[in-house]
Amino acid sequence: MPVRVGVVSFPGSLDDRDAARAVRIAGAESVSLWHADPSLHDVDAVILPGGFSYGDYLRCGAIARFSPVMQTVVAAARDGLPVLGICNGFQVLCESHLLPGALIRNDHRKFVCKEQPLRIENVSTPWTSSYRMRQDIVVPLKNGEGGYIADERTLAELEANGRVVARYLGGNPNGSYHDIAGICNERGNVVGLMPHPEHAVEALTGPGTDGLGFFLGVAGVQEAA
Ligand SMILES: NC(=O)CC[C@H](N)C(=O)O
Repeated sequence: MPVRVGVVSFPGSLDDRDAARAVRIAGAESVSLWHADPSLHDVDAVILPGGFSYGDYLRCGAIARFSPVMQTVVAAARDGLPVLGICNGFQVLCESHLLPGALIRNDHRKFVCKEQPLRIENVSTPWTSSYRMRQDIVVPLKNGEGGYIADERTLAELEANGRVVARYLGGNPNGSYHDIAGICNERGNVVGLMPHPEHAVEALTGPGTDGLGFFLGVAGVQEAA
């Protein structure tokens, strides 16, 4: 039986279909979850995709946090369900307090869209287990509010406990503290990532297939392509 990975669609989600496709390419089954339906339909893991949930009014992710599906996702994540928030999904996870800190406007105040080198620094989460420690990958980055901030104590705790999952390489694209591109919760089951691995899973469209590892990891496949 393939692993069942739920992909949530909020009004304004943009990358839910690409996330579902990446799940299928990795050999898992994708299950569509709807923001207004609190049921997770017995999935084994959940992805909160990129986009502009509820138009990203107020702050990115601030309204999505109160959606019916998020009430269940928060409870399940606290019980250990693997959850990956990509870009807007990362913003939703911070707003939901499943992850510490916040994402604010890029320091240069422009939307950024580029191929971004990253270093994977934690391979013990369900989402990163198919990567090698300190593996360098390239995946797209595209957002307006990608600056990761947190207080000094939180940053020290993230660093001391290996909770920085991915770090920007080759220059900081948005002013994120400590060049942080992704973090996980204490238990490691909840991962937030600002760049988009789901857009780098097929050689035909590229850029490369470095992003596939996030989906192979949760699908239970050990070796990244
Ligand atoms: N690609 C995205 O998910 C964008 C997230 C968010 N709307 C931002 O611009 O920061």
